Amino acid sequence: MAATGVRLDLDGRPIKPMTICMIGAGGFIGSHLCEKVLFETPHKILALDVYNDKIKHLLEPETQTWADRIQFHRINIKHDSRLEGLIKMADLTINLAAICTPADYNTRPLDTIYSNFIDALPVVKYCSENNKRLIHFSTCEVYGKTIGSFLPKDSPLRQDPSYYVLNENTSPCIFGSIEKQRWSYACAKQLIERLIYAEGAENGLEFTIVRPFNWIGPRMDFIPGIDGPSEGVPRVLACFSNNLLRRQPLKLVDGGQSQRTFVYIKDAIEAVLLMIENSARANGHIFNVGNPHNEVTVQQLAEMMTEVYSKVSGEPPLESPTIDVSSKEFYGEGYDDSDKRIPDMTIINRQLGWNPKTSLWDLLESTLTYQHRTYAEAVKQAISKPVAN
Ligand SMILES: NC(=O)c1ccc[n+]([C@@H]2O[C@H](COP(=O)([O-])OP(=O)(O)OC[C@H]3O[C@@H](n4cnc5c(N)ncnc54)[C@H](O)[C@@H]3O)[C@@H](O)[C@H]2O)c1
Ligand SMILES: O=c1ccn([C@@H]2O[C@H](COP(=O)(O)OP(=O)(O)O[C@H]3OC[C@](O)(CO)[C@H]3O)[C@@H](O)[C@H]2O)c(=O)[nH]1
Repeated sequence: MAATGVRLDLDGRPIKPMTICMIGAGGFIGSHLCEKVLFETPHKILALDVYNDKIKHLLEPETQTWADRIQFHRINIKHDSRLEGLIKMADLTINLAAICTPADYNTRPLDTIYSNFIDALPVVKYCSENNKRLIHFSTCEVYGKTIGSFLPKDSPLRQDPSYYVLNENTSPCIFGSIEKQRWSYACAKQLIERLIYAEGAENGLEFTIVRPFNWIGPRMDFIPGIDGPSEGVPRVLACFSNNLLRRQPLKLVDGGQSQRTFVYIKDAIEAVLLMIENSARANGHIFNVGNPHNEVTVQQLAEMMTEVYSKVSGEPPLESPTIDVSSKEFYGEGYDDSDKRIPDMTIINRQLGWNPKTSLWDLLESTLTYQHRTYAEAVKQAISKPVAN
């Protein structure tokens, strides 16, 4: 399945096969990126992570044609002396490793800051010192809240895109107060972005920073009590999938009025591959990667997921499919939220010609089909087990 023949970049130049050191390769995005690289390119992957469950299918069948192009290294980058050697062996490092579930930001702020800033420091340093290219995964959360959210509710300026569309070069980063520990993640991500940018400016580090806007799809996070802790709180796609699988109402935090734009993981991975293979166009840039056309409130997302799940599972929706819950009850003290996230696509369009393709309905249909096939039976069994008293 690996690509044969000469692959050309966007400027018509042949793409040389490369070795990629992918840190966090065993996660949601990493697993899709590994598949893309192995199935469609001749590149090699040094896959680093503490877990490999989501890429087992790529590691186990040693007879597969790609088997000699992926090597898994079980490494915690917090403390492992092999890290520099692996970065040196590669042409490009992609750093995906992070704590990136909002339920952790206010309840485990130290782990969140260490993971997103301190632990990423050696990666940046080794890339810079060894003249290796770095693609670093940041987040759309660095924008925080929109300027428009501070206007009076009835202000006509709220309809003006310049008050809410998020642009890499012109939008400010607006976080809440320090006691709102939700922002520990965004702030750590912002500081590592600034450090990478400074390494580029002062020491010539070749870098690209990716700001994902709610990428969703199969293998995202976990279903509590099935392949993750019963009390764990994953991101919204997995929370709502869990509720649907268990036939429980979907919980709308503070009424579910926050807005998000969701992009299908497979569309977003196309953008990352363009960055990997077009270094001259991607180096020195920060890219928003999202789908501005897939905007919904969280309440609308819940309604759409309920309808799609009913279609793919054949089960009728609940009579009351959603329930309101306060953010304090759901996430605890110190939670806060981004009000609205629409990515400006000008820069990624100009540099890489990338556009997302998949509608929200279509991406939910394929994702919920996957969730149903993967989890419905296990959930049924878990529910039917007698509870020990
Ligand atoms: N999915 C999204 O929509 C989204 C949005 C914004 C930002 N991001 C960023 O993209 C990156 C990947 O996100 P994801 O959704 O795939 O998350 P994920 O949690 O599925 O993947 C992260 C991976 O990093 C690994 N990891 C964490 N700490 C590590 C360490 N110390 N050593 C080795 N491995 C470690 C984890 O085991 C996990 O497999 C993160 O940096 C995240 O902040 C993702
Ligand atoms: O059961 C639930 C779970 C969540 N919500 C609300 O949904 C909104 C989105 O939540 P989520 O996808 O968990 O996370 P965020 O979009 O807020 O943050 C992520 O964005 C990118 C990333 O950096 C990495 O993925 C991460 O920080 C939110 O408003 C929740 O309150 C709900 O109503 N019910």
